[in-house]
Amino acid sequence: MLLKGKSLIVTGGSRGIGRAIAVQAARHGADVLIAYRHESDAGYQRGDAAREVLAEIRTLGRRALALEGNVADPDYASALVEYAVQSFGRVDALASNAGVCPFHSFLDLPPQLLRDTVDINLNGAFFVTQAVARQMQRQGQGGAIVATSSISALVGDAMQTHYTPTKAGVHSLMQSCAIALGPYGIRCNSVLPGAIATDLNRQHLSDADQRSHLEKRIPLGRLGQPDDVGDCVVFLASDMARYVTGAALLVDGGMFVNLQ
Ligand SMILES: NC(=O)C1=CN([C@@H]2O[C@H](COP(=O)(O)OP(=O)(O)OC[C@H]3O[C@@H](n4cnc5c(N)ncnc54)[C@H](O)[C@@H]3O)[C@@H](O)[C@H]2O)C=CC1
Ligand SMILES: C[C@H](O)[C@@H]1OC(=O)[C@H](O)[C@@H]1O
Repeated sequence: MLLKGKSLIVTGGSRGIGRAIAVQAARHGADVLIAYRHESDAGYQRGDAAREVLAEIRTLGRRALALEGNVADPDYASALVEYAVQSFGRVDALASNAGVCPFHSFLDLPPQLLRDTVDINLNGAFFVTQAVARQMQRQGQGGAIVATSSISALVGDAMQTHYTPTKAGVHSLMQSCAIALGPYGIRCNSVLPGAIATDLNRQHLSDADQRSHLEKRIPLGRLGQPDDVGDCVVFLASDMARYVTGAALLVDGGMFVNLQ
């Protein structure tokens, strides 16, 4: 097991990629605190999505906790760390994964949508990374931080002009934090998922032509599944990646390189 005895905070852990990160980490021996936001768990009764994840983790014999809130609030980031330390005694790893991607055209994009997307995807990643890094420094035993950036850090999309800059920013945050935190033995890396079938893009991918267009661009011939990303995050959080920091790991089935 790659994370035996470790404690992990996963933001956006109630659904999609974050759920996969949380469950795969538990499968590898970690105790997990998931952060989630009810407002973003559309279609679920308050807390139901998170409760499903906690139940799944507990069947694996690991401890599992959840705390609802908004990563864009720095006080919530501190509360997550306090809860994890209170319950698990320490924080060994962070998967900074929470994010939103409401597709919208550029010319009529309202300022508040841009502000909200930046606040959650970039500022939220900053606040949680900073709060966890402070705790890791206090612990004096290093740690691992993995942010969910995106292939959108490298390429654009007409309906994501408010979103792609936040994903580029998340990876850049990891690069700078890798330098700032290296002296404390804290590693910071990004995963860059391609098109992963989750609630985030369920509507977008319900268009058969759009889905077929994407699948044709993927050499492995299929959309990604959340576990495809979860396993890569477990690797980067584990000692298998002990000499990896400031890196970006594309998890896209080959989509990015398939341009000719
Ligand atoms: N699905 C995809 O194709 C791709 C997704 N990503 C990134 O992966 C991450 C996860 O995306 P998905 O699992 O697809 O999304 P999702 O919509 O399935 O799940 C999002 C999770 O984030 C949480 N969340 C949303 N806003 C929050 C906030 N303000 N505070 C706390 N928690 C919040 C939700 O409660 C939920 O647990 C995002 O950062 C997204 O940008 C990157 C590349 C591709
Ligand atoms: C939600 C989108 O389908 C997904 O999110 C990303 O970051 C990828 O670039 C895809 O556009």
